[in-house]
Amino acid sequence: MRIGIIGVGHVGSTLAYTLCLQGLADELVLLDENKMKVQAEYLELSDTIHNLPNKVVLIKDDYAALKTADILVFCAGDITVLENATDRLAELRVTSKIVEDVAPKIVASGFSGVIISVTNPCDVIALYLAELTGSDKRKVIGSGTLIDTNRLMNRSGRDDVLVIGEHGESQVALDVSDVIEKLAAKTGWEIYAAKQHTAFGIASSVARIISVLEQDTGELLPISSYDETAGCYYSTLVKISLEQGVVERVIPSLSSTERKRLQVSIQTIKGNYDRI
Ligand SMILES: NC(=O)c1ccc[n+]([C@@H]2O[C@H](COP(=O)([O-])OP(=O)(O)OC[C@H]3O[C@@H](n4cnc5c(N)ncnc54)[C@H](O)[C@@H]3O)[C@@H](O)[C@H]2O)c1
Repeated sequence: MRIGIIGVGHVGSTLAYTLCLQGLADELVLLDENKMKVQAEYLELSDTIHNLPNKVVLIKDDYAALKTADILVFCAGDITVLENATDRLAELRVTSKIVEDVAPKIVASGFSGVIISVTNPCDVIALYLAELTGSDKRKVIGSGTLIDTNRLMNRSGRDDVLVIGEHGESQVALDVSDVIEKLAAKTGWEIYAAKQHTAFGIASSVARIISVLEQDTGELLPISSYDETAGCYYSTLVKISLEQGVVERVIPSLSSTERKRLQVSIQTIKGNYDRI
């Protein structure tokens, strides 16, 4: 399995490390506009590989190597933008420009696998990346609310909870109290306040998506996919495969309030897309 990672910052480098440890990649293609950063991560990962039972071939700075990649994770960005912001949307101006830079390089590489988009605002960037690469939208997914669902599990002490809609402020937590929902939704900011980034939760979430793709388990995951009717990406339960990308989208049964909130979330995402 060849996996490409564009952007080896906090998220991308942690993901690369996670994929090595979990044996989910035979070959990793590391790409970043910051050449010193790629070289440093290449060296660190090279040191790591000797301690692992599985072999991983590392490739760096070579977009052409994406031609035979099965999966491409997009996590380029600039997390320092959030230093003066209170919303993931603040990143949009920067990250949309990064998509404009990177999309032609992905197209030129001849990549034809599944793209997992992580960069924020996650649902908006997933659509922009799909549009600018001209990809089949079923083969572009966003990491979406898998991480928010994990956070809600931690805050509620339940494992039957689910977050859908935007990976952002308008997300909809199903069947929990407002207090728990707000607490869970603030988790990312709480981690960010101390570390100025988040990485482990998202990297392991993306690794889980990759493992479902590789093992073709058919497991439903709360991730972001394209809704033809709404004309945007948002999270619901999704079944994925390496060959087809999104195989099935399942909207869970919703109360009338939850249904209205999901519509608000969809409109929020669409409104944000229009701001590009
Ligand atoms: N969806 C989620 O749940 C989730 C969770 C955490 C972080 N994120 C997002 O992931 C993104 C990355 O976060 P991070 O903390 O790793 O940021 P970071 O600033 O540490 O790293 C971003 C990397 O992208 C690289 N980059 C920038 N422009 C590029 C370009 N044109 N081509 C190639 N590489 C480029 C930078 O050099 C840098 O190494 C951010 O948008 C962040 O908000 C999303």
